[in-house]
Amino acid sequence: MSVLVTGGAGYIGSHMVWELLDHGEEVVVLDRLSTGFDWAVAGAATLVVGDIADQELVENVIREHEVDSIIHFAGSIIVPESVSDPLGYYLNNTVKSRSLIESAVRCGVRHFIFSSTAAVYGSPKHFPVGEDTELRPESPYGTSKMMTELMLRDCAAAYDFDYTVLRYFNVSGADPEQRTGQSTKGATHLIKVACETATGKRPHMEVFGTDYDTPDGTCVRDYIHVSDLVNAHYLALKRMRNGKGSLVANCGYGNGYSVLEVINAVKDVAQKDFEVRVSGRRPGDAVAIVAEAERCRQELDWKPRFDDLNTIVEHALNWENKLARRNRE
Ligand SMILES: NC(=O)c1ccc[n+]([C@@H]2O[C@H](COP(=O)([O-])OP(=O)(O)OC[C@H]3O[C@@H](n4cnc5c(N)ncnc54)[C@H](O)[C@@H]3O)[C@@H](O)[C@H]2O)c1
Ligand SMILES: O=c1ccn([C@@H]2O[C@H](COP(=O)(O)OP(=O)(O)O[C@H]3O[C@H](CO)[C@@H](O)[C@H](O)[C@H]3O)[C@@H](O)[C@H]2O)c(=O)[nH]1
Repeated sequence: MSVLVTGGAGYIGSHMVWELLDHGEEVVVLDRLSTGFDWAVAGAATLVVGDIADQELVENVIREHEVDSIIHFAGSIIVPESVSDPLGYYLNNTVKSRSLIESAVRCGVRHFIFSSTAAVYGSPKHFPVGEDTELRPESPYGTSKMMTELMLRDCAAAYDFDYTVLRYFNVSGADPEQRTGQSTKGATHLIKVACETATGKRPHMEVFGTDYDTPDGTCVRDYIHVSDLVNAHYLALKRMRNGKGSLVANCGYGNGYSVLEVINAVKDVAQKDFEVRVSGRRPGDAVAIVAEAERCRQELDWKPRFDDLNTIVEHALNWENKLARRNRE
Protein backbone atom coordinates (compact mmCIF):
# COMPACT_ATOMS: atom_id res chain seq x y z
CA MET A 1 0.00 0.00 0.00
CA SER A 2 1.26 3.47 -0.71
CA VAL A 3 0.26 7.11 -0.64
CA LEU A 4 0.25 9.13 -3.86
CA VAL A 5 1.35 12.73 -3.33
CA THR A 6 0.56 14.97 -6.30
CA GLY A 7 2.71 18.09 -6.37
CA GLY A 8 5.20 16.34 -4.07
CA ALA A 9 8.15 18.17 -5.68
CA GLY A 10 6.69 21.52 -4.61
CA TYR A 11 7.01 23.48 -1.39
CA ILE A 12 4.31 21.90 0.78
CA GLY A 13 4.29 18.53 -1.02
CA SER A 14 8.02 17.98 -0.42
CA HIS A 15 7.43 18.46 3.33
CA MET A 16 4.49 16.03 3.14
CA VAL A 17 6.73 13.39 1.61
CA TRP A 18 9.14 13.64 4.56
CA GLU A 19 6.25 13.53 7.05
CA LEU A 20 4.93 10.32 5.46
CA LEU A 21 8.36 8.71 5.25
CA ASP A 22 9.03 9.65 8.90
CA HIS A 23 5.87 7.67 9.75
CA GLY A 24 6.98 4.62 7.75
CA GLU A 25 4.65 5.10 4.76
CA GLU A 26 5.47 4.10 1.17
CA VAL A 27 5.29 7.23 -0.98
CA VAL A 28 4.94 7.86 -4.70
CA VAL A 29 5.06 11.42 -6.03
CA LEU A 30 3.43 12.62 -9.26
CA ASP A 31 4.63 16.05 -10.37
CA ARG A 32 5.11 17.71 -13.74
CA LEU A 33 7.92 19.89 -12.30
CA SER A 34 6.37 23.16 -13.47
CA THR A 35 7.16 24.95 -10.21
CA GLY A 36 8.64 22.04 -8.24
CA PHE A 37 12.10 20.45 -8.36
CA ASP A 38 13.10 16.81 -8.69
CA TRP A 39 15.87 17.34 -6.11
CA ALA A 40 13.26 18.41 -3.56
CA VAL A 41 11.75 14.91 -3.46
CA ALA A 42 13.21 12.73 -0.69
CA GLY A 43 15.27 9.88 -2.12
CA ALA A 44 13.19 7.19 -0.40
CA ALA A 45 10.06 8.21 -2.36
CA THR A 46 9.37 7.25 -5.98
CA LEU A 47 9.09 10.27 -8.30
CA VAL A 48 6.94 9.98 -11.43
CA VAL A 49 7.21 13.03 -13.68
CA GLY A 50 3.89 13.77 -15.37
CA ASP A 51 0.59 15.59 -15.30
CA ILE A 52 -2.30 14.78 -12.95
CA ALA A 53 -4.64 14.87 -15.95
CA ASP A 54 -2.79 12.10 -17.79
CA GLN A 55 -5.28 9.43 -16.76
CA GLU A 56 -3.41 6.52 -18.30
CA LEU A 57 -0.27 7.45 -16.37
CA VAL A 58 -2.14 8.18 -13.13
CA GLU A 59 -4.11 4.93 -13.22
CA ASN A 60 -0.98 2.89 -13.97
CA VAL A 61 0.77 4.53 -11.01
CA ILE A 62 -2.19 3.84 -8.71
CA ARG A 63 -2.32 0.16 -9.70
CA GLU A 64 1.42 -0.45 -9.79
CA HIS A 65 2.02 1.16 -6.37
CA GLU A 66 -1.22 -0.11 -4.77
CA VAL A 67 -2.21 3.43 -3.83
CA ASP A 68 -4.90 3.53 -1.12
CA SER A 69 -4.82 7.30 -0.56
CA ILE A 70 -4.11 10.41 -2.58
CA ILE A 71 -2.89 13.68 -1.11
CA HIS A 72 -3.49 16.27 -3.82
CA PHE A 73 -1.24 19.35 -3.73
CA ALA A 74 -0.60 19.83 -7.46
CA GLY A 75 -2.01 23.11 -8.68
CA SER A 76 -1.43 26.76 -9.52
CA ILE A 77 -1.21 28.90 -6.43
CA ILE A 78 -0.77 32.63 -7.05
CA VAL A 79 -3.83 34.74 -6.28
CA PRO A 80 -3.01 37.79 -8.50
CA GLU A 81 -1.94 35.54 -11.39
CA SER A 82 -5.36 33.87 -11.25
CA VAL A 83 -6.98 37.28 -11.76
CA SER A 84 -5.15 37.78 -15.07
CA ASP A 85 -5.33 34.11 -16.15
CA PRO A 86 -8.62 32.67 -14.88
CA LEU A 87 -8.87 30.04 -17.62
CA GLY A 88 -5.42 28.72 -16.76
CA TYR A 89 -6.43 28.44 -13.10
CA TYR A 90 -9.77 26.76 -13.81
CA LEU A 91 -7.95 24.29 -16.05
CA ASN A 92 -5.12 23.35 -13.71
CA ASN A 93 -7.00 23.55 -10.41
CA THR A 94 -10.54 22.51 -11.31
CA VAL A 95 -10.63 20.60 -14.60
CA LYS A 96 -7.46 18.62 -13.88
CA SER A 97 -8.59 17.88 -10.32
CA ARG A 98 -11.78 16.45 -11.79
CA SER A 99 -9.68 14.19 -13.98
CA LEU A 100 -7.60 13.04 -10.99
CA ILE A 101 -10.72 12.37 -8.90
CA GLU A 102 -12.13 10.32 -11.76
CA SER A 103 -8.94 8.23 -11.91
CA ALA A 104 -9.15 7.75 -8.13
CA VAL A 105 -12.77 6.60 -8.31
CA ARG A 106 -12.11 4.27 -11.25
CA CYS A 107 -9.19 2.62 -9.44
CA GLY A 108 -11.01 2.32 -6.11
CA VAL A 109 -8.78 4.72 -4.12
CA ARG A 110 -10.60 5.09 -0.80
CA HIS A 111 -9.13 8.27 0.69
CA PHE A 112 -8.47 11.66 -0.85
CA ILE A 113 -6.97 14.72 0.87
CA PHE A 114 -7.24 18.04 -0.93
CA SER A 115 -5.24 21.28 -0.50
CA SER A 116 -7.86 23.95 -0.30
CA THR A 117 -7.38 27.48 0.87
CA ALA A 118 -8.63 30.30 3.07
CA ALA A 119 -9.19 32.12 -0.22
CA VAL A 120 -12.53 30.22 -0.52
CA TYR A 121 -13.90 32.55 2.19
CA GLY A 122 -12.96 35.85 0.48
CA SER A 123 -12.99 38.69 3.04
CA PRO A 124 -15.40 37.48 5.73
CA LYS A 125 -17.09 40.00 8.02
CA HIS A 126 -16.47 38.12 11.29
CA PHE A 127 -13.30 36.67 12.82
CA PRO A 128 -12.10 34.10 13.38
CA VAL A 129 -13.51 32.31 10.33
CA GLY A 130 -15.17 28.94 10.98
CA GLU A 131 -15.65 26.25 8.35
CA ASP A 132 -19.38 26.92 8.12
CA THR A 133 -18.86 30.52 7.03
CA GLU A 134 -20.39 31.20 3.62
CA LEU A 135 -17.90 30.62 0.79
CA ARG A 136 -17.42 33.84 -1.17
CA PRO A 137 -14.07 33.64 -2.98
CA GLU A 138 -12.80 36.94 -4.37
CA SER A 139 -10.33 35.53 -6.90
CA PRO A 140 -10.46 32.88 -9.63
CA TYR A 141 -7.89 30.98 -7.53
CA GLY A 142 -10.32 30.77 -4.60
CA THR A 143 -13.22 29.87 -6.89
CA SER A 144 -11.17 27.16 -8.64
CA LYS A 145 -10.48 25.54 -5.26
CA MET A 146 -14.07 25.89 -4.05
CA MET A 147 -15.28 24.08 -7.17
CA THR A 148 -12.96 21.15 -6.43
CA GLU A 149 -14.25 21.01 -2.87
CA LEU A 150 -17.80 20.73 -4.23
CA MET A 151 -16.80 17.95 -6.66
CA LEU A 152 -15.29 15.98 -3.77
CA ARG A 153 -18.44 16.42 -1.67
CA ASP A 154 -20.63 15.12 -4.48
CA CYS A 155 -18.30 12.24 -5.35
CA ALA A 156 -18.14 11.10 -1.72
CA ALA A 157 -21.94 10.95 -1.72
CA ALA A 158 -22.03 8.94 -4.95
CA TYR A 159 -19.01 6.62 -4.71
CA ASP A 160 -17.20 4.52 -2.11
CA PHE A 161 -14.81 7.26 -1.19
CA ASP A 162 -13.88 9.57 1.75
CA TYR A 163 -12.28 12.96 1.49
CA THR A 164 -10.63 15.53 3.70
CA VAL A 165 -10.55 19.14 2.56
CA LEU A 166 -7.96 21.16 4.43
CA ARG A 167 -8.30 24.91 3.98
CA TYR A 168 -4.84 26.29 4.50
CA PHE A 169 -4.25 29.77 5.73
CA ASN A 170 -0.82 31.25 4.87
CA VAL A 171 1.72 28.47 4.79
CA SER A 172 5.29 29.44 5.61
CA GLY A 173 8.52 28.35 7.29
CA ALA A 174 10.57 25.28 6.43
CA ASP A 175 11.49 21.86 7.78
CA PRO A 176 13.35 22.53 11.09
CA GLU A 177 15.94 19.93 10.03
CA GLN A 178 16.40 21.79 6.71
CA ARG A 179 15.74 18.68 4.62
CA THR A 180 13.45 20.81 2.44
CA GLY A 181 11.98 24.30 2.30
CA GLN A 182 10.40 26.77 -0.10
CA SER A 183 12.57 26.95 -3.20
CA THR A 184 10.01 28.49 -5.59
CA LYS A 185 11.52 30.67 -8.33
CA GLY A 186 10.11 34.21 -8.56
CA ALA A 187 8.29 33.68 -5.25
CA THR A 188 5.42 36.00 -4.36
CA HIS A 189 4.68 34.87 -0.78
CA LEU A 190 5.30 37.53 1.83
CA ILE A 191 7.60 35.65 4.23
CA LYS A 192 9.62 34.14 1.39
CA VAL A 193 10.00 37.56 -0.31
CA ALA A 194 11.01 39.24 2.97
CA CYS A 195 13.59 36.49 3.68
CA GLU A 196 15.00 36.84 0.16
CA THR A 197 15.35 40.57 0.79
CA ALA A 198 16.98 40.00 4.19
CA THR A 199 19.55 37.65 2.65
CA GLY A 200 20.36 40.08 -0.19
CA LYS A 201 18.74 38.15 -3.04
CA ARG A 202 16.45 41.13 -3.63
CA PRO A 203 17.55 44.77 -3.24
CA HIS A 204 14.21 45.80 -1.70
CA MET A 205 10.62 44.63 -1.32
CA GLU A 206 7.16 46.16 -1.58
CA VAL A 207 4.14 46.41 0.68
CA PHE A 208 1.00 46.11 -1.41
CA GLY A 209 -1.41 48.63 0.07
CA THR A 210 -1.30 50.56 3.35
CA ASP A 211 -4.83 51.96 3.12
CA TYR A 212 -6.85 48.89 4.18
CA ASP A 213 -9.30 49.02 7.05
CA THR A 214 -6.95 47.25 9.49
CA PRO A 215 -5.01 48.54 12.55
CA ASP A 216 -1.90 49.53 10.54
CA GLY A 217 -3.53 49.73 7.10
CA THR A 218 -1.89 46.55 5.74
CA CYS A 219 -3.55 43.17 5.12
CA VAL A 220 -3.82 40.64 7.94
CA ARG A 221 -3.16 36.90 7.56
CA ASP A 222 -2.83 33.78 9.72
CA TYR A 223 0.62 32.26 9.08
CA ILE A 224 0.95 28.50 9.70
CA HIS A 225 4.24 26.58 9.81
CA VAL A 226 4.49 24.08 6.98
CA SER A 227 5.60 21.25 9.30
CA ASP A 228 2.49 21.65 11.47
CA LEU A 229 0.40 21.76 8.30
CA VAL A 230 1.72 18.50 6.86
CA ASN A 231 1.32 16.84 10.24
CA ALA A 232 -2.40 17.72 10.08
CA HIS A 233 -2.54 15.87 6.73
CA TYR A 234 -0.94 12.78 8.23
CA LEU A 235 -3.47 12.84 11.09
CA ALA A 236 -6.30 13.30 8.56
CA LEU A 237 -5.08 10.25 6.65
CA LYS A 238 -5.06 8.16 9.85
CA ARG A 239 -8.54 9.43 10.71
CA MET A 240 -9.97 8.36 7.35
CA ARG A 241 -8.21 4.99 7.50
CA ASN A 242 -9.90 4.51 10.90
CA GLY A 243 -13.28 4.87 9.19
CA LYS A 244 -14.18 8.28 10.58
CA GLY A 245 -15.46 9.59 7.20
CA SER A 246 -15.08 12.87 5.37
CA LEU A 247 -14.04 16.17 6.92
CA VAL A 248 -13.59 19.83 6.00
CA ALA A 249 -11.23 21.71 8.32
CA ASN A 250 -9.28 24.96 8.47
CA CYS A 251 -5.53 24.82 8.97
CA GLY A 252 -4.31 27.94 10.71
CA TYR A 253 -3.40 28.95 14.26
CA GLY A 254 -6.01 31.65 14.80
CA ASN A 255 -3.44 34.47 15.06
CA GLY A 256 -3.56 37.44 12.67
CA TYR A 257 -0.42 39.37 11.68
CA SER A 258 -0.27 42.39 9.41
CA VAL A 259 2.15 42.67 6.50
CA LEU A 260 4.20 45.24 8.44
CA GLU A 261 4.33 43.02 11.55
CA VAL A 262 5.66 40.16 9.44
CA ILE A 263 8.32 42.34 7.78
CA ASN A 264 9.43 43.63 11.20
CA ALA A 265 9.67 40.04 12.49
CA VAL A 266 11.94 39.17 9.55
CA LYS A 267 14.12 42.23 10.23
CA ASP A 268 14.35 41.30 13.93
CA VAL A 269 15.15 37.62 13.43
CA ALA A 270 17.62 38.30 10.59
CA GLN A 271 19.04 41.28 12.53
CA LYS A 272 19.10 43.18 9.29
CA ASP A 273 17.35 46.30 8.06
CA PHE A 274 16.28 46.36 4.42
CA GLU A 275 14.42 48.70 2.11
CA VAL A 276 10.63 48.38 2.07
CA ARG A 277 8.68 50.41 -0.49
CA VAL A 278 4.99 51.16 -0.27
CA SER A 279 3.03 50.45 -3.42
CA GLY A 280 -0.62 50.10 -4.44
CA ARG A 281 -3.05 47.31 -3.59
CA ARG A 282 -2.52 43.94 -5.30
CA PRO A 283 -5.48 42.59 -7.30
CA GLY A 284 -7.46 39.80 -5.63
CA ASP A 285 -6.09 40.40 -2.10
CA ALA A 286 -8.52 39.82 0.77
CA VAL A 287 -8.26 42.50 3.49
CA ALA A 288 -7.92 40.25 6.52
CA ILE A 289 -8.43 36.58 7.26
CA VAL A 290 -7.78 34.58 10.43
CA ALA A 291 -8.77 30.96 11.09
CA GLU A 292 -11.07 29.45 13.66
CA ALA A 293 -8.84 26.41 14.16
CA GLU A 294 -10.70 24.31 16.74
CA ARG A 295 -12.08 21.68 14.37
CA CYS A 296 -8.63 20.62 13.23
CA ARG A 297 -7.43 20.31 16.83
CA GLN A 298 -10.50 18.37 17.96
CA GLU A 299 -11.15 16.06 14.99
CA LEU A 300 -7.50 15.29 14.30
CA ASP A 301 -6.06 15.70 17.80
CA TRP A 302 -3.68 18.12 16.12
CA LYS A 303 -1.07 19.67 18.43
CA PRO A 304 0.90 22.32 16.56
CA ARG A 305 4.57 22.59 17.53
CA PHE A 306 5.62 25.83 15.81
CA ASP A 307 2.84 28.31 16.57
CA ASP A 308 5.17 31.30 16.83
CA LEU A 309 5.87 33.89 14.12
CA ASN A 310 9.57 34.28 15.01
CA THR A 311 10.10 30.49 14.82
CA ILE A 312 8.41 30.37 11.41
CA VAL A 313 10.61 33.23 10.20
CA GLU A 314 13.76 31.65 11.70
CA HIS A 315 13.16 28.37 9.85
CA ALA A 316 12.35 30.21 6.61
CA LEU A 317 15.56 32.24 6.95
CA ASN A 318 17.64 29.12 7.66
CA TRP A 319 16.35 27.59 4.42
CA GLU A 320 16.97 30.83 2.47
CA ASN A 321 20.57 30.88 3.70
CA LYS A 322 20.97 27.23 2.72
CA LEU A 323 19.68 28.00 -0.80
CA ALA A 324 22.04 30.98 -1.06
CA ARG A 325 25.05 28.81 -0.04
CA ARG A 326 23.97 26.17 -2.54
CA ASN A 327 23.79 28.74 -5.36
CA ARG A 328 27.28 30.04 -4.53
CA GLU A 329 28.81 26.53 -4.65
N1 LIG B 1 1.53 28.05 -0.13
C1 LIG B 1 0.42 28.43 0.47
O1 LIG B 1 0.42 29.38 1.28
C2 LIG B 1 -0.87 27.74 0.18
C3 LIG B 1 -2.01 28.14 0.88
C4 LIG B 1 -3.22 27.50 0.60
C5 LIG B 1 -3.28 26.43 -0.27
N2 LIG B 1 -2.15 26.05 -0.93
C6 LIG B 1 -2.25 24.94 -1.86
O2 LIG B 1 -1.27 23.96 -1.55
C7 LIG B 1 -0.86 23.29 -2.72
C8 LIG B 1 0.65 23.25 -2.81
O3 LIG B 1 1.14 24.59 -2.84
P1 LIG B 1 2.70 24.92 -2.80
O4 LIG B 1 2.84 26.21 -2.07
O5 LIG B 1 3.47 23.75 -2.36
O6 LIG B 1 2.97 25.21 -4.35
P2 LIG B 1 4.15 24.72 -5.31
O7 LIG B 1 3.98 25.50 -6.59
O8 LIG B 1 5.47 24.76 -4.64
O9 LIG B 1 3.77 23.19 -5.56
C9 LIG B 1 2.84 22.77 -6.53
C10 LIG B 1 3.44 21.55 -7.21
O10 LIG B 1 2.49 21.03 -8.12
C11 LIG B 1 3.12 20.73 -9.37
N3 LIG B 1 2.06 20.83 -10.38
C12 LIG B 1 1.31 21.91 -10.71
N4 LIG B 1 0.39 21.58 -11.63
C13 LIG B 1 0.56 20.24 -11.90
C14 LIG B 1 -0.11 19.31 -12.75
N5 LIG B 1 -1.11 19.68 -13.54
N6 LIG B 1 0.32 18.02 -12.75
C15 LIG B 1 1.37 17.62 -11.97
N7 LIG B 1 2.03 18.46 -11.16
C16 LIG B 1 1.62 19.76 -11.11
C17 LIG B 1 4.22 21.78 -9.49
O11 LIG B 1 5.28 21.37 -10.34
C18 LIG B 1 4.68 21.89 -8.04
O12 LIG B 1 5.72 20.96 -7.73
C19 LIG B 1 -1.54 24.01 -3.89
O13 LIG B 1 -2.67 23.26 -4.30
C20 LIG B 1 -1.97 25.33 -3.29
O14 LIG B 1 -3.11 25.86 -3.92
C21 LIG B 1 -0.95 26.68 -0.73
O1 LIG C 1 6.02 41.13 -1.60
C1 LIG C 1 4.94 41.08 -1.02
C2 LIG C 1 4.18 39.88 -0.94
C3 LIG C 1 2.96 39.90 -0.29
N1 LIG C 1 2.49 41.06 0.27
C4 LIG C 1 1.18 41.05 0.98
O2 LIG C 1 1.24 40.03 1.96
C5 LIG C 1 -0.05 39.44 2.15
C6 LIG C 1 0.08 37.93 1.98
O3 LIG C 1 0.38 37.67 0.62
P1 LIG C 1 0.93 36.24 0.10
O4 LIG C 1 2.04 35.80 0.99
O5 LIG C 1 1.19 36.37 -1.36
O6 LIG C 1 -0.28 35.28 0.38
P2 LIG C 1 -1.82 35.36 -0.05
O7 LIG C 1 -2.06 36.20 -1.24
O8 LIG C 1 -2.59 35.66 1.20
O9 LIG C 1 -2.09 33.86 -0.54
C7 LIG C 1 -1.48 32.74 0.10
O10 LIG C 1 -2.32 32.30 1.10
C8 LIG C 1 -3.57 31.83 0.64
C9 LIG C 1 -4.36 31.39 1.85
O11 LIG C 1 -4.69 32.51 2.65
C10 LIG C 1 -3.29 30.65 -0.30
O12 LIG C 1 -4.47 30.13 -0.77
C11 LIG C 1 -2.44 31.08 -1.48
O13 LIG C 1 -2.11 29.96 -2.28
C12 LIG C 1 -1.18 31.67 -0.96
O14 LIG C 1 -0.45 32.23 -2.04
C13 LIG C 1 -0.96 40.09 1.09
O15 LIG C 1 -1.64 41.15 1.71
C14 LIG C 1 0.02 40.67 0.07
O16 LIG C 1 -0.46 41.81 -0.60
C15 LIG C 1 3.21 42.23 0.21
O17 LIG C 1 2.78 43.27 0.71
N2 LIG C 1 4.42 42.21 -0.43
